[in-house]
Amino acid sequence: MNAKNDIQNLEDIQLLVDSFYATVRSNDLLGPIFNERIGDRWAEHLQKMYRFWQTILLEDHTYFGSPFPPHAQLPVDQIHFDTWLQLWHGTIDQYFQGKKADEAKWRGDKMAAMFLYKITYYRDNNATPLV
Ligand code: HEM
Repeated sequence: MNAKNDIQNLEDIQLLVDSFYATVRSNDLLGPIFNERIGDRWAEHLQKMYRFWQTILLEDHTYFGSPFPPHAQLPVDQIHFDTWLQLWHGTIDQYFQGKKADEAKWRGDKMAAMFLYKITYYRDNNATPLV
């Protein structure tokens, strides 16, 4: 089999994001959590996630949101983030290899750890995040 290419442009980001969320939606643990919140707004969510990863990986600043707040109250734990990361790494490895592919995995790891830390902190302290 030929060597895979790195993530290079918006089309690559779209392929990655579409494939990842298709897997997420059919995952027994994560699917229901996403589907319940996103409902019929999947097209909008995917567009937002293209912009998020485009901003991080291609340095094309199209995402202006705050990533954490929608996660603050989710019923999730270590096992959910482990599963999220397993699917994220798996999808990246399926299509790409290279510096950007490695960075996508690294960023995912860091964001997942940060989200889990904040979610657990707010839950344990019975507090609500301000931002
Ligand atoms: C257990 C893991 C995760 C779950 C269940 C989860 C779930 C969700 C849900 C339900 C939304 C809100 C969609 C909406 O109502 O519009 C969302 C948004 C988002 N998620 Fe996650 N997520 C997870 C992990 C992550 C990770 C690790 C990242 C970053 C690498 C991430 C990045 C984002 C971003 C950027 C948004 C859009 C925020 C905005 O509205 O601007 N998520 N996620």
